[in-house]
Amino acid sequence: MFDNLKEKLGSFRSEAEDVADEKAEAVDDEEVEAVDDEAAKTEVDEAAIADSSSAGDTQGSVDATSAADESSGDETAVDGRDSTEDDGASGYRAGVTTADEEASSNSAGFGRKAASLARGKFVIEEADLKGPLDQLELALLSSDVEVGVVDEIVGTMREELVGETRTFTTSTGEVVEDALRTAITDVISVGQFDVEERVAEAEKPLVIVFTGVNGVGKTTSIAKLDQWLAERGYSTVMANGDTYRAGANEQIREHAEARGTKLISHEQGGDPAAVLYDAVEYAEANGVDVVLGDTAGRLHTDEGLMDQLEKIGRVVDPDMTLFVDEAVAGQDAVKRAREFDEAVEMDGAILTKADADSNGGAAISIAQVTGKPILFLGVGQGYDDLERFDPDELADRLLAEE
Ligand SMILES: Nc1nc2c(ncn2[C@@H]2O[C@H](COP(=O)(O)OP(=O)(O)OP(=O)(O)O)[C@@H](O)[C@H]2O)c(=O)[nH]1
Repeated sequence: MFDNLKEKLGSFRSEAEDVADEKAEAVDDEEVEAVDDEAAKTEVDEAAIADSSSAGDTQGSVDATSAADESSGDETAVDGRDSTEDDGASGYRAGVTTADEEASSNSAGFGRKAASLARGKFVIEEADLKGPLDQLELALLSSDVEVGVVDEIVGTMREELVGETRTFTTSTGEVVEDALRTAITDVISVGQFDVEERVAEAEKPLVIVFTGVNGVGKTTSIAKLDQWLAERGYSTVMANGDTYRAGANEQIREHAEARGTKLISHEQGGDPAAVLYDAVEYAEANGVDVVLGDTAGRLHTDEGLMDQLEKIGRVVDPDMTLFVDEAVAGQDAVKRAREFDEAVEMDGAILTKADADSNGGAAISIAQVTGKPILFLGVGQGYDDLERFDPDELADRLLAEE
């Protein structure tokens, strides 16, 4: 699932990490020089103290005592600066307070360690990242991510990485990974809600209507959701609101029988709103928790069919309208999601055939473009091939090292 995208994100990461590493090393070297200077200075000071103390004059002894006090009492003595002074180098000074580090305070090794691990502050300029960010932009576009969403992700990456970075002690690899995780999670988690909680809290029967174009997996998704709900203890009834297509009744009946779920259907050519109405009445009369209403596959431009959908809305006032489309349709799925949402407001989406999609563009784009979340991913033809869409999990998956 989404393998191409994952691979492209991996290439971007290594390029961006290389840039960050180069910058970090450059700053490291400056830090080492600065720390070495300080260390050399301290060495000279201490030598001077030792000299004056061995000279045996009273004043020299006093000086030596106060210097010794200072070096044991003031942990910042190694760089001779006030420990309370906050000039951005406090991380460095915190790093020199341990006994081990004090012991090696005269060595360049100490300086490098303190500077790179504790201070770890460097600046990446926009120009440094131009190459990697251009590469990221292309990678996302070629993975069918919608252009506005690409801008959003690249913009977040720029914000996270360019300029003076936060002081951190993690590796540059982690910094780039964190930025990418933030950028991706920001766009895919738009509008997310806990669908299980929503079902639990809803007044019953809860009516869910499924819309979308032909053949994308609406009916299969209804059967999958039927199972998902049953596993959580909810009773269901299916309703075939696709009175348009010949064979639609047989198709959904097969699923209903396989699932052992009651199906309400009318003759082909009947009024879909009437089918849904009957299903809601059945649910009310029989204490059924959820009505799952199929509808005919349609384009948002099919006026007659869109009117039907609007009538279903008026007659049964669904609690949830779910837009179903296939991940493999990429940008087309994103465009249709936007158009359907404008025509009949949807509450969320189910993205089917994610198992067959290596690009991931629709999965990344739909929430940001519509403001409505992807709630489930269809990941196969079996009834249990339905995954709750979890933005954090998807980001983890996309960023996982092989
Ligand atoms: N690989 C894979 N195939 C799926 C998935 N979901 C549905 N399918 C397959 O897609 C095909 C079409 O699914 P349907 O459920 O009939 O699609 P539909 O949208 O109801 O189609 P119409 O009723 O013609 O509008 C079937 O062969 C399903 O098995 C999925 O998540 N992964």
